[in-house]
Amino acid sequence: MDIKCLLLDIEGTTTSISFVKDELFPYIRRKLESYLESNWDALEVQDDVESLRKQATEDATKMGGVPEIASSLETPTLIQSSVITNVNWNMDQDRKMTALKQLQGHMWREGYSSGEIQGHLYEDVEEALKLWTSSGKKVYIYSSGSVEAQKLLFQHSVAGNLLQYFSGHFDTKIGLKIESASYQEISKSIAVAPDKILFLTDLPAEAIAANEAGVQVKLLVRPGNAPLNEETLQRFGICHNFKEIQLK
Ligand SMILES: CSCCC(=O)C(=O)COP(=O)(O)O
Ligand SMILES: [Mg+2]
Repeated sequence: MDIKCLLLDIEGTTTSISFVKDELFPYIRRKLESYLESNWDALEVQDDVESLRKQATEDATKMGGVPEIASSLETPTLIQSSVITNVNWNMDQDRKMTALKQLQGHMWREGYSSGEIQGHLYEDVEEALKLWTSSGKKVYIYSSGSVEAQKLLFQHSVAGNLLQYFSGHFDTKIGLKIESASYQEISKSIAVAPDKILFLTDLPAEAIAANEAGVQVKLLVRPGNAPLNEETLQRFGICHNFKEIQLK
């Protein structure tokens, strides 16, 4: 494959889905109440709550059942309780919204630095990052997890701090991963033509969006990933690990 850079998804690609679902997300549910209580006056927390509030108000015009966040004029206890209901509801739907992902990234900071969480990476990831970067390829991350959450995962990973291998990080601030415009924006931002980018992901909807933007794609079949249907298998190449990826 003649490519200049790699664009990597995280969950289901570099990292197991079970790490995200069984460790990262439960951490948020477990700690949210005490995190809000202890950090309530921090500007970062107030910004996160405001972003969630705006998102909830916007969502309420488009769909039913979205738990709204109490007005900033209410008591902290009441607002915090509405934030907990809202965050749990959004996590139940596994929504990839920026406001939720920002808050999660801020909360995981403490979990990673205390050692309570360590970022999972498949065994082949570190070796591939070394090989690709030493042969002149640039490697970028594009994940629905916030840029801060991405950096924490690779900084505190089971293979140590791997941040040095990345030339940049993208999250949903550039657009959703299921929209082809996001890949065009990334291509512009890194000044690499779409057909010289190889995007690795586990999700067909992301593969289709990237492909529509002219980006090359391979789908990862990792343990625990959702099975791929025949149409997807016909359309995209698959690989089981990064060692199978041959680059020129
Ligand atoms: C890297 S942050 C933790 C994972 C996460 O919240 C997420 O949404 C991962 O989505 P991806 O786009 O990497 O599949
Ligand atoms: Mg993924």
